[in-house]
Amino acid sequence: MAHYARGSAVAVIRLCNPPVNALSLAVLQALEDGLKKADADPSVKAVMICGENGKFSAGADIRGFSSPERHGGALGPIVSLIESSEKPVVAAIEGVALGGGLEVALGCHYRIAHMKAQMGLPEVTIGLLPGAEGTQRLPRLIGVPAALDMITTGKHIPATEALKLGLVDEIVEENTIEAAIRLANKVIGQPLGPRRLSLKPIPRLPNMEAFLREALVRVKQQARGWLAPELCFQAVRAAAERPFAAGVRRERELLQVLLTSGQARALQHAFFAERAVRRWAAPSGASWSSAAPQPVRKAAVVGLGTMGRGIVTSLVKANIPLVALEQNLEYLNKGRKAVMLLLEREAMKMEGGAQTLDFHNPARLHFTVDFDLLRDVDLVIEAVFENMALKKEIFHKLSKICKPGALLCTNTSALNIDEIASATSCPQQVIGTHFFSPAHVMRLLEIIRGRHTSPTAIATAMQLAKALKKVGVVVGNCFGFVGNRMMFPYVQQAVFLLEEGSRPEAVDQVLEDFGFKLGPFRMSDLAGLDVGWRSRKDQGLTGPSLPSGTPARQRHGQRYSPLPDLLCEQGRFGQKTGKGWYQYEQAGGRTATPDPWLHSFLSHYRDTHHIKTRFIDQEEILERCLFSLINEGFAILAEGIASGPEHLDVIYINGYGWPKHRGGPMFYASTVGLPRVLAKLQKYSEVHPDVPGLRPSAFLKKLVAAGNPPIKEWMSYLSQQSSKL
Ligand SMILES: CCCCCCC[C@H](O)CC(=O)SCCNC(=O)CCNC(=O)[C@H](O)C(C)(C)COP(=O)([O-])OP(=O)([O-])OC[C@H]1O[C@@H](n2cnc3c(N)ncnc32)[C@H](O)[C@@H]1OP(=O)([O-])[O-]
Repeated sequence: MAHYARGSAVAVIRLCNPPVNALSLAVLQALEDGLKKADADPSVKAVMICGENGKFSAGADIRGFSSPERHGGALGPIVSLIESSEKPVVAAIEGVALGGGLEVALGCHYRIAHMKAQMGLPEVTIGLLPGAEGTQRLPRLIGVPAALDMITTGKHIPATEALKLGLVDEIVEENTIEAAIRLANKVIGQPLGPRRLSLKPIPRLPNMEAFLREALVRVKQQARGWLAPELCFQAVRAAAERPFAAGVRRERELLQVLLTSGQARALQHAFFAERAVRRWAAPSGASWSSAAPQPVRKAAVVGLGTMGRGIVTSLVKANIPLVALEQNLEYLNKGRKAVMLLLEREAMKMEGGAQTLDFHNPARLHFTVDFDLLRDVDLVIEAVFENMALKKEIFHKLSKICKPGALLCTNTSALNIDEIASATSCPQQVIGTHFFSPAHVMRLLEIIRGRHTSPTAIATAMQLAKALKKVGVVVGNCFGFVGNRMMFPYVQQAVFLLEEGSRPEAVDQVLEDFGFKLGPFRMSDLAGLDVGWRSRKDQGLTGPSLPSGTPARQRHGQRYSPLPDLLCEQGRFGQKTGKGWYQYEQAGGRTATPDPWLHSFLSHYRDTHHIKTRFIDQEEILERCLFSLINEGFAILAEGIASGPEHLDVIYINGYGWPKHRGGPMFYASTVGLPRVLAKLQKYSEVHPDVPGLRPSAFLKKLVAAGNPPIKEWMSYLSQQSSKL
């Protein structure tokens, strides 16, 4: 709704739709009514538009885009109505003015914002474009380059930057509403023509044509199959090249393309999925709504290897006082140097720099080898080497030293949380926090609850994720948890495809064309092939503990490829050694080039094992890799390791480079259609009966038998008892 009130000469229209004043049909109707009332009332000389509860508006109601009447369409005419008003209209921007919210403000003749307000046109991030004439008004106000940047990236900008760009007329530290009313009174009677953005000419650039050409190349490069940035670009180009009305027509045409592209639905699914995972639930009945987090006033990180350094950086950025611990002075000094370098770089990116981060102050960040300094911390994150015996030793020590109630987190990508917790006297305080490398950059935090983990511990870990500006996803305890467990069959298929005749660059190309930032082989080279090798040796799948006489390409009666082990035996660990599935310019190099050595090695390998090579087409590469990953996802859901498909989607988008415009693996499966996924898995499984990853999960079969229900209904087909969360 929007509340209309008349003060002296200024009528106030307050957008009201908690929590973010989204522009639903009812709000738009009330806004229109308010404008008409103000227009008809001769005692009203000016209008001020603001939002309830300190927020202007977060834009059109995203939920409405999937409804048949798509109310967002009503917004453009209302923005025009505001602009054409004969009485000055002032926008008072507090909190956020995003998307359609900012478009409403652009229709106003004056904009005044609070210092702390944020503005942006984030439609691109949900697969759309600012379709209420925003692509036409913004470039007229702030120029094509700045508008293009805002519209194609969707970034939010602070009020201070908005002022510099000319997006707002004034910013205030105190009461924005009062300041806006003052401004409205002041401008009564002044000519409105120059304030109507649709009448303004586009600020010219000396080299507009060349600028647009280069900008398009940049936008396309960054989009990697994501349609909206390029269509946003086209809409802004229309503003630069056509009169306002023709530009608006073009904006509408382009919006229609996006609305029907499927990508908008996928991105909106991702938007709501990210919010849904905050509402975690455990089988005990505890949930986000009943469990309260403990405050974290001081934390500690144990281990300053690659992961520990990133985690320390992340905590310092979140302003959490911290003790960073290593086992000896040599490692401590090495770790400290690396952390300082990371923090210096982060500080340079921030306004206020090193002062904001304050990492030179030992009261904020203290490096030590003394475990005793962990006595008063509220939370410890252990980030040592992936070795069960070592982790158990550390947790035993922690449970003796730390104060009662301190949360003990382990950063592990696969190890059993319950076993680690068994080394302590407080298993209820032990929880897995799986960070992704680089930990100060990657948004995902997989939070693994063990059998005994308390609801308070989960709530605290989720709160920590929020403080670190990460997306926390609570999952159950199993080998590889959710992300890596789904990754195993995907990478396994990629390697099998090499055995059967493909090449790393062919497999990577298909998955990168699909939208992954890196295909499986480039990714393995980056992560280091030795990591998986060590884990396979620990599992007895390769190395000295493998019983003699084990067939080279079989383990426990299932197909196994020794290819990655053979590369490691040759010292090919990936980027770090300059050779892996690709070759690099040097050890630590980043540019992957196909390696003729590897090609002849593969031929030799196939000959040795009498494998008949065949041509493998792109469809088979894509389906075998993705459908085996998705299949594992269905098994994870059936076992109750994750509480819904959106959890898996959020994990893949934020931790594994899954293209967001495809909505996550489970959403993608729903768009392909579960009957097709099942049929393909059945087909591949018949050809490869010794590959369990291709055998369709019982849950997938159940959903197909139930008539391929929509993704929202999937979980209702599972019985409650199966939950291991
Ligand atoms: C024919 C069609 C014509 C189309 C014309 C185009 C018009 C226009 O250009 C299109 C738009 O405006 S597109 C819109 C462009 N705008 C955007 O893309 C902005 C999207 N929103 C955001 O970026 C963030 O929510 C904020 C930064 C606003 C707040 O962040 P925070 O403080 O961390 O809070 P939080 O947890 O994130 O949100 C709280 C609750 O509000 C919910 N909700 C939020 N916005 C919503 C919306 N627009 N709608 C509905 N709901 C929305 C959110 O789901 C959550 O609900 P839950 O049930 O509690 O889970």
